[in-house]
Amino acid sequence: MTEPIARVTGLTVDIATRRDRRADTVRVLDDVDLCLAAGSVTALIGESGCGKSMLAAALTGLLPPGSRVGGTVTVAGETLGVDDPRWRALRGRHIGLVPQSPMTSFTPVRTLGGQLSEVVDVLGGSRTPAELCADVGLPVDALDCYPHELSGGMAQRAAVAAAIVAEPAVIVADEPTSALDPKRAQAIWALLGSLAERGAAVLVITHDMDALTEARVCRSIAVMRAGRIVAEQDLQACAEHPDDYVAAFFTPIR
Ligand SMILES: Nc1ncnc2c1ncn2[C@@H]1O[C@H](COP(=O)(O)OP(=O)(O)OP(=O)(O)O)[C@@H](O)[C@H]1O
Repeated sequence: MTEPIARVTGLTVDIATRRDRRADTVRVLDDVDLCLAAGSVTALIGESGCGKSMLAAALTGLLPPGSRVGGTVTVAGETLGVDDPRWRALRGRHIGLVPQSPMTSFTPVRTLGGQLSEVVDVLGGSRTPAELCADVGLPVDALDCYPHELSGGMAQRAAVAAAIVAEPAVIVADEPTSALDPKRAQAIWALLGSLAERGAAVLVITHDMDALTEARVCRSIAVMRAGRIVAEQDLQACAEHPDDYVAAFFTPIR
């Protein structure tokens, strides 16, 4: 395997909560190891609440304030703590996040073009908003639209365009095909696959097993349960896994 450009090792995360009006903590990640290599797509799957978005947050320096973290998170050669100020310089430039709700990740009162221009300026991107649109298969007139005027598929593409402005080496996409029809879901998978072909390490969190299976772009699939990764293998091996929890994700419902 090529040298990973993002890696978590023995990652344990406890986040602060309040229960019965008393401060408490809940363990959301438990001894997680994951490596993301250049040029590959990894899928992260698992039941709701098992910790997938928390792992994405740990990889992008966005864990809730006050989280207690054990183990290490290394991105682009830097090992960073939870409140590490270096995250600001890494996010967008070395690691791009396609958030779970792309429609709400843009401000509603400005056009997509204005917002992409600002991201290009801030990150010093070399491509114009029009070139970014071409890159992700968005019609250029989408730049004149306000976020609420974009379809779900267009908003997903716009969120990918914003995430790749500075050509980050790592891209984390949190449920990028939720609420998309199968054709548009395949187009998003193809787009993420093409980013990996151009050298990025891509992590895709998904519940959309049909789209994942059809896309066939994942080198490996990491399966989470209760904050732990319980399997990480290719599609075929996961589907034939002896653990019913893992195999059930790949069993068609009859
Ligand atoms: N800000 C928060 N404060 C306290 N607990 C949280 C917070 N965010 C998430 N959690 C808890 O952390 C655990 C993991 O949540 P996470 O969002 O990572 O799950 P997930 O696997 O992404 O779920 P889904 O597939 O439903 O999006 C859950 O028990 C959740 O209730």
